[in-house]
Amino acid sequence: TQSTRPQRLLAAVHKKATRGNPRSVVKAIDEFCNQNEWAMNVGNEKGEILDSVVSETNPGCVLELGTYCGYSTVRIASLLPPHAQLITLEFNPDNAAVARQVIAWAGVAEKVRLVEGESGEWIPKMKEQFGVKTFDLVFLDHWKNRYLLDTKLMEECGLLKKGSVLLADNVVCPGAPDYLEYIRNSPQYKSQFFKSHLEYTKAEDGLEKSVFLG
Ligand SMILES: O=C(NC/C=C/[C@H]1O[C@@H](n2cnc(C(F)(F)F)c2)[C@H](O)[C@@H]1O)c1cc([N+](=O)[O-])cc(O)c1O
Ligand SMILES: [Mg+2]
Repeated sequence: TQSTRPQRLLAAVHKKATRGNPRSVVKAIDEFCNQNEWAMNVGNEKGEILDSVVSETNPGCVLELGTYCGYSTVRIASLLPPHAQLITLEFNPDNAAVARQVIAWAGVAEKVRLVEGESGEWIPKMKEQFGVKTFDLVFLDHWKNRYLLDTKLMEECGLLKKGSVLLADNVVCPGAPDYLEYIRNSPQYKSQFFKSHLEYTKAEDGLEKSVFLG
């Protein structure tokens, strides 16, 4: 039977990356996507911006919306301080199965909680199910037409506190216009655009960093 792209990406990780070395996993995926098959990982150029935001935020509790194959999950987890936790939501069980193995191979599994399901169901359960108080950092990289809905849901569920950082991928390509319009015009956020390029291409893209003002 035919393999899927995530399965071929995982095979490249097993073949090229060193078990327990998160940077080698990131490098193996980027090489696979540059040389073999494009895939919708945040990539290295935007990934370095993600790394800098994670490092400066020094978060104790992180939410990622959209695990996909676990590329950004591994980037974030490898930069977390001890005892910090990353909860990552993935809707597609096949993608989740690949991501679990990428995360395990990178050796960051103890910092990561991969939850299978949809944001509308799980965001309201974060406090009761995982003992989350608020998120210090949220990385939005799931369906672009859900960014705004889920941001409002996180506000309503009291999951953001003064200083919480939202970092959204793809605000240019494919774009999240309703999210951008809301977040840039809301008095409750201070936003900053980081111009970059769509992963593994020359197309324009960028990340939007927004700090919740409470
Ligand atoms: O569509 C893109 N990303 C969509 C990403 C979608 C991924 O997020 C999961 N998800 C859905 N809901 C949840 C949650 F969290 F709600 F449970 C998680 C989906 O199952 C999928 O694995 C995309 C597209 C391009 N591109 O160039 O077309 C480039 C990119 O960087 C992209 O991220
Ligand atoms: Mg993306």
